[in-house]
Amino acid sequence: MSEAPAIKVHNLYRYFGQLKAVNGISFEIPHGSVCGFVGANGAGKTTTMRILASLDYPTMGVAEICGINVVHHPEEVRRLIGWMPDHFGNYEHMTVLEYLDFYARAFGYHGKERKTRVQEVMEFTDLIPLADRFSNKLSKGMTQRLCLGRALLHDPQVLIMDEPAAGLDPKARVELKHLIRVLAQEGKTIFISSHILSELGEMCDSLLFVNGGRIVHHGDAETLKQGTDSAGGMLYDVQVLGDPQAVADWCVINPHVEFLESRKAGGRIRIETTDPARAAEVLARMVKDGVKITEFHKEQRNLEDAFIDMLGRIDRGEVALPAGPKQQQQLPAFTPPEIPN
Ligand SMILES: Nc1ncnc2c1ncn2[C@@H]1O[C@H](COP(=O)(O)OP(=O)(O)OP(=O)(O)O)[C@@H](O)[C@H]1O
Repeated sequence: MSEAPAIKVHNLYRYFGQLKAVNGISFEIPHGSVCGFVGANGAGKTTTMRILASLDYPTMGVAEICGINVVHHPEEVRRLIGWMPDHFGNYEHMTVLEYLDFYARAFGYHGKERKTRVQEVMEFTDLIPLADRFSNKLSKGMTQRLCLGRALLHDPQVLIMDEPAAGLDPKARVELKHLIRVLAQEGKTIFISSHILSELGEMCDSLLFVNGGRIVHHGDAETLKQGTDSAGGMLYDVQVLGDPQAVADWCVINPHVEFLESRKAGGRIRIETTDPARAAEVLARMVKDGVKITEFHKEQRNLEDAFIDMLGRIDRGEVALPAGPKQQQQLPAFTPPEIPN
């Protein structure tokens, strides 16, 4: 396995005229990890993914798959990646089996090996019962499984999936999530965009938030879900035996702890730190001072709230983003790819 990360993007820009679809993003995704790509409509996800899939050229910057530059060596990159676009066309009057067989030929498989490969992919994506169905007459969930099957035919190391769960019903989403988990367990690197943040949180090792063509956060879902507020404090729910007012009274005389609101059997407090050791100290002090605590737990936010909170912090200038370009970059001369004879 190569030393280079599975995916590396460095100072990547893609302008469409005046529109800065991708505006200087950098990130790395290690081998064997699942990374969720999150952002509002028009944030630049598809554009970034298309560049990584060697289907578009960056205005400036570097994009690499396993250390191979996508602009300079698109053919090599295509051997390494499986690409699942957000919309994909299939052919009329072609069955599922014919469709996969056609692509297996295109990937250079012959004879018995081709048959075996198509069979393996159909088994994995549960398409065997649909082998003789016309590929343009499938449900959305079946179509996505076919698209995934096509992307897996050449056993790629890296999978780039643009909104694979869009439009799927809950059952089809669960099935897709299961397939993604199995692929991740096999050691594939998966870069997946979605608007369904809660689902991404469950299956991704890291989440990459993009907004207005810029990366605004790259970290694990658990950290984001921890109840850390925008000013860097932690929120706790404290429940007590006896008079719930005891929590509020205790906070008044203790610095760095703020009482936020009463709850049925206690209250919600804010501790002015993100260090869990300080929370343990607060708990110990409360117990020592005779507050009869029955529950003391950190609030978890859902990922949607975390994302909205992040955008708010950016608007308020509380999060430092990497400096953008001083002036609009000029598009370099467009070099069309070579078409083999
Ligand atoms: N070929 C193009 N020509 C002009 N503008 C484009 C082109 N492709 C994308 N854009 C614009 O670039 C911006 C980023 O688009 P992109 O599709 O990358 O966003 P996205 O994050 O994938 O959005 P969505 O979640 O809606 O799919 C949008 O404003 C879009 O209109």
